[in-house]
Amino acid sequence: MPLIDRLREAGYLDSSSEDEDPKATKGGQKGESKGKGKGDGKAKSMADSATDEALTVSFKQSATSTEASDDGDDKNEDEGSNSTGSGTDSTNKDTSDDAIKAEQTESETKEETQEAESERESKAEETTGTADTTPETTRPSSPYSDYPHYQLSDHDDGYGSGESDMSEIQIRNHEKVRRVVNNSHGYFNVLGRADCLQQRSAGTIPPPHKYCEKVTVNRFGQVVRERRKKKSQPEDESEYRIVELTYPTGDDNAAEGFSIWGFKNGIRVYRLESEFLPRLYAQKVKTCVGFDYIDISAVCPPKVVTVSAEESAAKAKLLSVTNSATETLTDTPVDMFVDSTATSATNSDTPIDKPIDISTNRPSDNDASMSSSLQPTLEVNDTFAIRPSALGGLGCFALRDLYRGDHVLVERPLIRTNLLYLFHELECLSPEGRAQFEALHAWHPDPNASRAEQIWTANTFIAGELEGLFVVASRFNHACSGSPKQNIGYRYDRHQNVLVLTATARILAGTELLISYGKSRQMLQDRFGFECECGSCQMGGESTKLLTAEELYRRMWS
Ligand SMILES: C[S@@+](CC[C@H](N)C(=O)[O-])C[C@H]1O[C@@H](n2cnc3c(N)ncnc32)[C@H](O)[C@@H]1O
Repeated sequence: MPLIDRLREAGYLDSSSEDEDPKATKGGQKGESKGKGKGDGKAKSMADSATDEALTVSFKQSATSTEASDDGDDKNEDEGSNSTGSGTDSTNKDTSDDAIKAEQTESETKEETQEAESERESKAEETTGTADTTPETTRPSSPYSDYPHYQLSDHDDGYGSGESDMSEIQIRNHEKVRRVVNNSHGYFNVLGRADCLQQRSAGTIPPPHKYCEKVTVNRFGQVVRERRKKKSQPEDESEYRIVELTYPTGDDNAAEGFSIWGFKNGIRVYRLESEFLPRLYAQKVKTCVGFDYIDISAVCPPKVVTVSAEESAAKAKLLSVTNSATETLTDTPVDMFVDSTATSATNSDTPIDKPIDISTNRPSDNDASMSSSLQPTLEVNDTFAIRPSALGGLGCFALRDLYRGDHVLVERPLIRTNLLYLFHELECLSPEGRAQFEALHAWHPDPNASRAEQIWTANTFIAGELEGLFVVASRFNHACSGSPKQNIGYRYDRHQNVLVLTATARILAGTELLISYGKSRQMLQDRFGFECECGSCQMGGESTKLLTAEELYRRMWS
């Protein structure tokens, strides 16, 4: 039997519910135009694509646990939870008591049949042990991998493909729960169930209602209250909620978002799931909704923007950066590219006025000395390679002759924040991002500092009013400004949110590329734990007092 029919039979899809439940159809503000009329088709496409039994089972599992929830969102449910029978409107008693009863009986019978069937099915699932058979490898990565993970859809419609990437599954009208599979990962992660259990046992979360109630107007114009006993009451059922958000962005495509909230480690987590939502709106939601933590990893996965060759060529036409001999760093906005076209400049004083190209050649591909953990990091160019340095750890080395004004690296931050929000930001990182972070050099003047703080302190650059962690730029070692060894300058471009590293002198292939972290030997010692021996740095000056990363950096680069 096709999945769609099985879902319907089991009561997980209710075609009448959209009309009856204004809240549930609210998403139709947008979803209707996109999804209406395709609701069935979408479900069908799910059914069609559901060749894998595990998909069906895990969906059911999700639906079962979801539908059992009573999160208090539904006023109707709450109101009716204490009544003992159907609450027919008393003013119209004489006309249609019988009809109402008949309807109710019919509805209850139907409900019971569905419940019985569904129970049978879930028992069968338990017995056969299929409920958790979704192979781990097929599951998309998630920062919440410690929580149950339900794969709802295995078809990959890709990002932003309009209608096709949105599936709506309404799970029982009286539950008013909507599931929107609207991210490229196609996963649904139920948050915080274990924590909810804990909180409930601690008495901080009210127990779920045993009944829910649906209020409708029947064909005689009477208000009918249908009270239903909830199907099953698994203990961990209710403390998450799927909601939808609509943002008045003025841009239709960006105006919709879907999210889930729940608890994680006792913290209310609001997980935004729409790819359409920019980070800005996530922040707005955070402010408006007042949640403790907004998980935006599904919305804004940290990623490096790679410009395609065509895009690059088009941009190169529009954008040409001119660097004068005296001004090595330009204010011209830059894109995420690396300049690899400077091959024939004759000396460092030659003004550079050339189009910017992008190179996607990674030195790491050919460079055996490069740590394998670095290879997948970023779109590194053919200008330099990261290798072990005589100064300590790794460093960046010119792969070819460079000229003053050459852009060596343009990089977006993996994280841009301040210490206060560092840990939240870390939680938002993808596993790959987290691995990139963890691979960085770590040092902190306070031996009790966490590793995250050590990494943050040892690597961040000032990025506007915040600090930014740039995975590749972090590998550049230091030479004091004024020292002949310092050959790279940098600036943060706040418009593009990129750090731009530029050659400040003629650099021969093989030379280590060095930026200046500051000029005080004491500060370098306090802040980075190394003694600079360049000879150009100043001896005394800075206090040895432990400063925050922000304070330290402010002193260094303000
Ligand atoms: C931002 S990291 C630079 C990359 C680092 N070498 C690595 O392996 O990732 C800063 C650290 O590099 C080392 N370092 C950078 N410049 C140095 C220098 N001139 N002399 C000695 N150590 C240096 C210090 O350990 C410093 O804390």
